Amino acid sequence: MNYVTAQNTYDVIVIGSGPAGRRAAVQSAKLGKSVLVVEKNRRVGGVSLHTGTIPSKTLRETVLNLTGWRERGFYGRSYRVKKDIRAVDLLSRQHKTLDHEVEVLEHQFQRNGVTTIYGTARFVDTGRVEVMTAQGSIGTYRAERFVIAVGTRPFRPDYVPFNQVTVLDTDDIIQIDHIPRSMAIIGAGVIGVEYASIFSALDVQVTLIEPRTSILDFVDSEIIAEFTHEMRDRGVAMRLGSTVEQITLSGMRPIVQIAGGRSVHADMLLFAAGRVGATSPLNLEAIGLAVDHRGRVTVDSNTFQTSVPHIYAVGDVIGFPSLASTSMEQGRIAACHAFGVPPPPAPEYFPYGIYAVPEISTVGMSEAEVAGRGIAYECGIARFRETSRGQIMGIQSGMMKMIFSIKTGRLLGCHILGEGATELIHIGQAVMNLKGTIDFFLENTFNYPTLAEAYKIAALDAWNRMAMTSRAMA
Ligand SMILES: Cc1cc2nc3c(=O)[nH]c(=O)nc-3n(C[C@H](O)[C@H](O)[C@H](O)COP(=O)(O)OP(=O)(O)OC[C@H]3O[C@@H](n4cnc5c(N)ncnc54)[C@H](O)[C@@H]3O)c2cc1C
Ligand SMILES: NC(=O)c1ccc[n+]([C@@H]2O[C@H](COP(=O)([O-])OP(=O)(O)OC[C@H]3O[C@@H](n4cnc5c(N)ncnc54)[C@H](O)[C@@H]3O)[C@@H](O)[C@H]2O)c1
Repeated sequence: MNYVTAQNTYDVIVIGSGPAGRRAAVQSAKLGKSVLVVEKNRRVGGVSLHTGTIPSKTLRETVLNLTGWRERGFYGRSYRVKKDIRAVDLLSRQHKTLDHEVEVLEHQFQRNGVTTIYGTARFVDTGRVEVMTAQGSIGTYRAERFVIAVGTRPFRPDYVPFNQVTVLDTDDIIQIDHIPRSMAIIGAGVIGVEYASIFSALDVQVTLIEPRTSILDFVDSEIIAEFTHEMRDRGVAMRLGSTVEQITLSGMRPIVQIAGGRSVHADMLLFAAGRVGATSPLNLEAIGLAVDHRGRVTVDSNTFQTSVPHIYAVGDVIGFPSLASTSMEQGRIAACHAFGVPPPPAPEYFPYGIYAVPEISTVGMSEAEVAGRGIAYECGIARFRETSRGQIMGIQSGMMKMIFSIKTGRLLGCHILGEGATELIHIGQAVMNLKGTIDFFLENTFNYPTLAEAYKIAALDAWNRMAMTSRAMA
């Protein structure tokens, strides 16, 4: 066995180079600290870059472009840019995007003097980690502080006959070598819903199977009702309240047996029932840290310290919200705290973007939450087809819903379904975090023609209703 003989003492060791580890490392380096990043994969970037966020969003964009999805409002449902779309067409854009992103990240580490080693880290004690490379060499590294940013891996229970060809987990799916004619997806969380809608846009016959009777419960139910309607309208079979009893293979074809007697036969099965913290190789027992049933670590939600104060944990390994965006912020906050620099307080509301087809994005409270808190409120709705930009783009669906406090006029929640939702949401987010009111939307002039005009339309709708309410109460 070879032993690595490079510098072995650092101010901080960051385990994992996904969004959380990357930000923790760069922030520490900006504070003048010596930083070692340990990465188990061959390349830096994490799940976000290699199997999660970026590949799935690149796939989505490629599908929308090649299918001509965005133009179908004008040219009809049968319109296609490329008639015969193959897996290779989907993958070529992925490789280019990923290579570019890895290069940017490597350069960022280099510029900031962050050292990277490739290997799997495990704690020896609260001051040392041992790193084993793919070739089997082992090195021991010391630091005053550690940041655990190891992320997650797909949940792969024993009863699923994964074979990486017709039965896949959510890391395998971005490597498919053919596009199936039919696909069963188990789990209607964010990943399941995104892939269901993306493959359905490719004309794959999709069946989405979910044990709960509703989906994406953290999003306003009116938006989800509209989204579900659109999915069903274009032929996605949504089997909600369906518990999977057994998964078998007939040759290579998966068969999903659902409790109650129904079964789903498909060319391909995607198992998307959540993810588990990648903590098992870390030997956390050696430092006295426990994990929950899904391998996640508990932290102080303000500082991201674990129960061992100089060891932090950030990103997906600590659980909700498990977003690349929030993971980056957590990494930065942890690094600042570790080196005594007070980070600005995290904003009250962060947006959630679901890159389904169509997109969903949400910030702040849902109508059910507002009602549950007993706040007097009014909603305003705008349909994208009411905007001139929507007409120009041939958009037939898409909506925005804003919720305002009647007493203060404050924007409490903003929920968008449709083209550009994940970009548009930031206007609502800014107003909300700056404690803005309905007046902002009523008084300001928006570019025309834009989809952002929907903000004006929705605010006017809410204002009209508020006026009616106050007249009724007078
Ligand atoms: C299909 C999919 C789509 C997604 N889409 C979005 C999206 O659109 N928007 C969004 O905000 N979020 C999205 N996410 C979530 C996002 O990818 C995660 O929130 C983000 O990657 C978490 O970052 P992280 O740094 O915590 O962990 P990761 O990105 O998982 O990185 C962890 C890194 O640690 C390394 N590692 C693990 N164990 C060790 C060890 N023992 N030693 C050394 N290295 C180790 C891993 O190899 C990995 O590189 C998506 C996730 C998936 C799966
Ligand atoms: N656009 C985005 O921001 C984005 C996109 C994808 C993923 N992510 C993140 O990645 C994380 C993982 O996403 P996910 O969709 O895999 O997980 P999830 O936990 O959100 O959803 C898993 C779904 O599978 C169902 N399920 C659980 N166990 C099951 C079982 N045994 N059989 C059948 N169904 C079962 C659950 O009811 C749930 O609906 C999420 O926390 C999410 O935040 C974010």
